[in-house]
Amino acid sequence: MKPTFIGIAGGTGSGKTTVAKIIQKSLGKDKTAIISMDSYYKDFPELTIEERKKLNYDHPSIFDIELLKKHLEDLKHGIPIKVPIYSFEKYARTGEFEDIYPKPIIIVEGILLFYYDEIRDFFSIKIFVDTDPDVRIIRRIERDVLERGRTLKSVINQYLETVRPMHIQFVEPTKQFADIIIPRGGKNEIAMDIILAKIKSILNQ
Ligand SMILES: Nc1ncnc2c1ncn2[C@@H]1O[C@H](COP(=O)(O)OP(=O)(O)O)[C@@H](O)[C@H]1O
Ligand SMILES: Nc1ccn([C@@H]2O[C@H](COP(=O)(O)O)[C@@H](O)[C@H]2O)c(=O)n1
Repeated sequence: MKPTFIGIAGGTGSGKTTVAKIIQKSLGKDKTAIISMDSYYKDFPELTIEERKKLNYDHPSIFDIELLKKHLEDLKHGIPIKVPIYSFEKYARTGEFEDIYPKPIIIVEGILLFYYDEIRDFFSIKIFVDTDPDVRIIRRIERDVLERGRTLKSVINQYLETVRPMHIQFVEPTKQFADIIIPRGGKNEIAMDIILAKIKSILNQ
């Protein structure tokens, strides 16, 4: 059985991971795998950490799209993949990997997932999680300070200098490629029920 790929895009803090986990919880881990685009940030071993901190992590060129494409091709053909584990604290790959095995449903989530033609074409269902920017920045501050080793000042500066302008220029326009736009994200129970019913019907075909 060829896997069905489901893409979840949307701004930072919109709730992409939450939506992916709700789908996985409903269908079970034996039927689903989740891949985060965050694992495909390019590595810059030639730069110091201070130099890496200054990079623009919201521009389409910062992702290793060739590796992501190869991994999706492999899963499509039933081949397990080794996903690099990324450290937001070190702004670099850790050198460790997570083994992901082919499953009937492969969920991929990331801010710029629908930006690249060659990646977009994998997805049978394209979901855009649409959450207001004020809510997203509040969530981002909380998460980056608690989980990603950032200071309040650094989150605010990064948001104003790169995250916000890149969102407007590159992320928001990819909403046009979505099949479904979920306002407010994973707590939108009606939207989640509709999406889950569609995925279950694909699984039962
Ligand atoms: N609908 C929601 N209501 C309240 N909090 C939410 C909701 N969706 C996500 N969150 C919280 O917001 C934060 C960011 O959500 P996450 O799913 O990681 O977003 P993303 O993957 O788009 O960056 C997390 O702490 C998560 O628990
Ligand atoms: N070293 C890095 C790499 C990425 N980011 C930020 O992560 C955001 C995307 O992740 P979400 O889970 O929020 O979708 C993106 O907006 C980057 O700015 C970072 O801060 N540092």
